[in-house]
Amino acid sequence: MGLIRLFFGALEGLQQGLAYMEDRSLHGGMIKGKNFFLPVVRRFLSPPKLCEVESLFVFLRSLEQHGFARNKIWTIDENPPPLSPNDSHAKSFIDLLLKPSEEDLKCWPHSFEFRLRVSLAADGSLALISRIRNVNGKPFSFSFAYHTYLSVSDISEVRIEGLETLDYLDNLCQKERFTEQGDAITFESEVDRVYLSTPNVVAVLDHERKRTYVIRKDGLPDVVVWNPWEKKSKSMVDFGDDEYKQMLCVDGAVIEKPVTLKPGEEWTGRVELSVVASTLCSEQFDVQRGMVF
Ligand SMILES: O=P(O)(O)OC[C@H]1O[C@H](O)[C@H](O)[C@@H](O)[C@@H]1O
Repeated sequence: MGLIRLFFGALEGLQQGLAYMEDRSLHGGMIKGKNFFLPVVRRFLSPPKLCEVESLFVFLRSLEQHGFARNKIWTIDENPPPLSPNDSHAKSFIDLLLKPSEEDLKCWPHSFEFRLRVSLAADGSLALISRIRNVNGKPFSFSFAYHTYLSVSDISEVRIEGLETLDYLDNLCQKERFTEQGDAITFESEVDRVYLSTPNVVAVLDHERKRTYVIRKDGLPDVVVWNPWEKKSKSMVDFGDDEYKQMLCVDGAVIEKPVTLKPGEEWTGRVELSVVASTLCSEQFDVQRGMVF
């Protein structure tokens, strides 16, 4: 756990107004009592409580569900490259690196470097920027998703805006393709879907708390929406029976069309999570225009 503590400890020292309150092994396939890895189930409190994020996982096809990246030990880059103009709002950041070990290469024989930059802005918004590079060797393909768990007051009071009328693959129906109706998405049973070709801004409105998560993304055309609901929650060993009521995963992802990198090429996928009062929401983003941050 030392690496993660150090990682968040560093951010905590730099970032005022945002406190990381506790480790959380609520869900996070990665924790699951095994050797941990990077991301990280964390509760972000800022008064008011912002969000609960289990970040990132990469799934590289033909491997364990959601791939191996989340189960590895990452290192901290002590001399990271500076912030780019795109990230100039960030106040503090840290870069984590994942490179394959000899053992990893036996399972997935591709030479890659994965750099995850986690940055925080003064207003508490959190950006996760992943860069995956084909260092050398043959082309390879992968799919990717951030596994962002949003803390909600009551799943029955939440709706997602920005995914209306889109096609999705339903993981509960053998990935069959359906088209979403015109209304915002609400929840009354288990949902496990991959929305395709989504806009770069999606909003999760929490009526009870009168606040909205604004998810801005780039390089991540798909969005996974997941809530296990009651029955599945009970069958998951690392998930409390009732925890489905206060969470919702809305994950920026690349799933339908995996990324292929030739030698020397690099891919970037970024997501920024921020919270605004619901009354401000419509002034903050425009789903139709699909802002890129
Ligand atoms: O328990 P995990 O391996 O973290 O996965 C939890 C869930 O993550 C995603 O959202 C998938 O779409 C689900 O099918 C999966 O059950």
